[in-house]
Amino acid sequence: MKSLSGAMRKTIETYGLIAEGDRVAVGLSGGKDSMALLRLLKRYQSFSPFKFHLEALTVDMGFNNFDLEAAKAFCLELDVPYTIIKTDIAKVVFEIRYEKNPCALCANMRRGALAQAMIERNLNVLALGHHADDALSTLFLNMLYSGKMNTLEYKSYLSRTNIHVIRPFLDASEAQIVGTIHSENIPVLKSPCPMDKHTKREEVADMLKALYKEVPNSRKNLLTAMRNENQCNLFVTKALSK
Ligand SMILES: Nc1ncnc2c1ncn2[C@@H]1O[C@H](COP(=O)(O)OP(=O)(O)OP(=O)(O)O)[C@@H](O)[C@H]1O
Repeated sequence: MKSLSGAMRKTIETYGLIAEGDRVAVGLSGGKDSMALLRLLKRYQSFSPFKFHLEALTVDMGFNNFDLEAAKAFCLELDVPYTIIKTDIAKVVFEIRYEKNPCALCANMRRGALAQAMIERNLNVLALGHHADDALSTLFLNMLYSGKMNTLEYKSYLSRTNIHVIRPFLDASEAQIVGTIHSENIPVLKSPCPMDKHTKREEVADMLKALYKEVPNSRKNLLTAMRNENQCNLFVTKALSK
């Protein structure tokens, strides 16, 4: 199996995720994926074929028990500039709006806060820690709950803010990230969110894990299916009208 670092490098270079002169911000939640991404992007910066600037941004949602000391220390150790964006998103979501679907509003507000901070700091690329297992969960989440065949993209452009969102771990597995966290002793922060481990996304991820145990090679085949545009045969009604 390719190393996490090798998989990330191949994804960045195959899909042109970073270009010369880019000013890249890692969205640092403190979770395992974004902490590993920051470490590997910092290392990649030293041998990458193009020069780019790297920073880390954390949106502090305003939960009382969110301790960011380990993230601060990690950025200091890596010599990566670090900004914490203070917000009251938790209060808005849980105390003012009593949202039935708190994750959607929270993610929306978080994106807004990140974009604002990026504009202020003249950063043009936002790197997120999503991996291949997130892409599979997202695909099933969208199919099961929204009737859409849609998943995460390697690179997308937010025209209103002129920001490119990139996902350098999209060809890597969650297991590879967990392995790197352990082998490189990367700190991971505890999520302060009351929804942590209780989301629909987690439910779908658990369902997929059960399926992988039940059906041999199913994870590998689902990953192939997700990328296999030539073998995609859906009920496209436009074709019928010809
Ligand atoms: N509070 C935050 N501040 C900055 N970026 C964030 C924050 N929360 C999430 N992100 C970014 O969005 C990505 C996806 O978010 P998600 O909520 O799935 O991550 P997570 O499970 O909290 O943590 P991680 O993906 O880092 O393990 C993260 O990998 C990270 O890059």
